[in-house]
Amino acid sequence: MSRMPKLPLAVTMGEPAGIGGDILLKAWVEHGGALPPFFVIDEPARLIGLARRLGLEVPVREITTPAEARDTFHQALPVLAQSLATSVIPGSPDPRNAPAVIASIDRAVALTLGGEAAGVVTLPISKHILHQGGFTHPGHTEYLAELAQKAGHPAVAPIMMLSCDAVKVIPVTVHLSLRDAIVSLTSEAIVTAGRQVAQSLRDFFARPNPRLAVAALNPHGGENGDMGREEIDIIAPAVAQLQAEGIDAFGPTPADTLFHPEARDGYDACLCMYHDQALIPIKTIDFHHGVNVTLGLPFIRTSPDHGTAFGIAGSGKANPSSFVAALRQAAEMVIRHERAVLAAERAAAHTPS
Ligand SMILES: NC(=O)C1=CN([C@@H]2O[C@H](COP(=O)(O)OP(=O)(O)OC[C@H]3O[C@@H](n4cnc5c(N)ncnc54)[C@H](O)[C@@H]3O)[C@@H](O)[C@H]2O)C=CC1
Ligand SMILES: NCC(=O)COP(=O)(O)O
Repeated sequence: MSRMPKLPLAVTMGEPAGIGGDILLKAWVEHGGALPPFFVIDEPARLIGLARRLGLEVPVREITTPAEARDTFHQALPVLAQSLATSVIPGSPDPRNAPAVIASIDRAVALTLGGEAAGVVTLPISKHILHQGGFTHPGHTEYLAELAQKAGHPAVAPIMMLSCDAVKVIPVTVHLSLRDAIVSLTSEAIVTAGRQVAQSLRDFFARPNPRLAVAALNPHGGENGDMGREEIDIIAPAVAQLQAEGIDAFGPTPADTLFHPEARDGYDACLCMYHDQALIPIKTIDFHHGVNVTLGLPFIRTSPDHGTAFGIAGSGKANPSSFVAALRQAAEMVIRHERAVLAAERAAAHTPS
């Protein structure tokens, strides 16, 4: 990437007993100069200890404002200090650290909305550990939307999209049991997701005329109602609505034949009806370069596609590529947004009042 955002990206701590710190340190060592500058909100001492454990030479420098990060980044890893309640054992999460994990997310969002950071890149949290610590949200996606709403953006409807070069997938229902996902599926949710995805593909992914595939829910697309009516009652009307709005959408299409290479050539993004229908294909096709992007927020947020991987935390085995892709994706989205704002300002300046 030749151009970099004007401001640094804010990276959250994630679950400190997971692989977040490992991939953060590895990314800085392996790609430092080629990465968009960022700072992390974490406890400096624990990152120093983790670097030592992993045998990585990472000078950690505590900063007090994001503005210091850009100059610091190429010599040392800039860290905005967030203290933890108790010491971290890789692979053994402790809910007492949940408030620090949440505070790191809160601060990253506040700094981004406050114009001090370019966007938010989150490291993986353990939803279960945060829930034990009192967190009531299913995941980042929903929590980030609530933070945006509290900050004065009431209409925020977050949409999860996972993206790699080969495919983009959107789970229309997200963090629900499969039973609840099926019951809660509505035409409105599909249309809302389709509209947001089409707009975001135009704004951030250079797809001026995005083509959206819409997956069926049931085997064989419901076999004309013999194997379920959701296609007839819910999904087809949503596709028709999207088409009526000028969006190039097609479906419902049986999901089992939507993800082979020739099928993927036929669309820019695929709306899927539940979490695993979307995430199994992308994680199978390109686990190490998938990026989770939250669309519809008033700020840019990306994340690696994987989780905390407790089994390999602190071992040096974690692959940082998805995190690196998340940083690059966030930076690219920030730059596209900056260009669009500039173009709009120029257009306004040339419009007679
Ligand atoms: N954005 C986020 O905060 C996310 C958080 N999670 C959370 O992560 C926790 C664990 O979830 P799992 O389903 O076990 O998925 P996981 O992604 O943590 O692990 C699945 C498998 O992939 C491996 N793996 C994951 N990332 C890797 C990497 N960078 N390099 C090498 N191997 C890697 C793990 O060792 C494990 O074998 C859950 O609590 C879940 O909620 C899961 C996905 C996203
Ligand atoms: N499987 C994706 C995932 O769980 C990420 O959720 P979020 O924390 O980004 O909302």
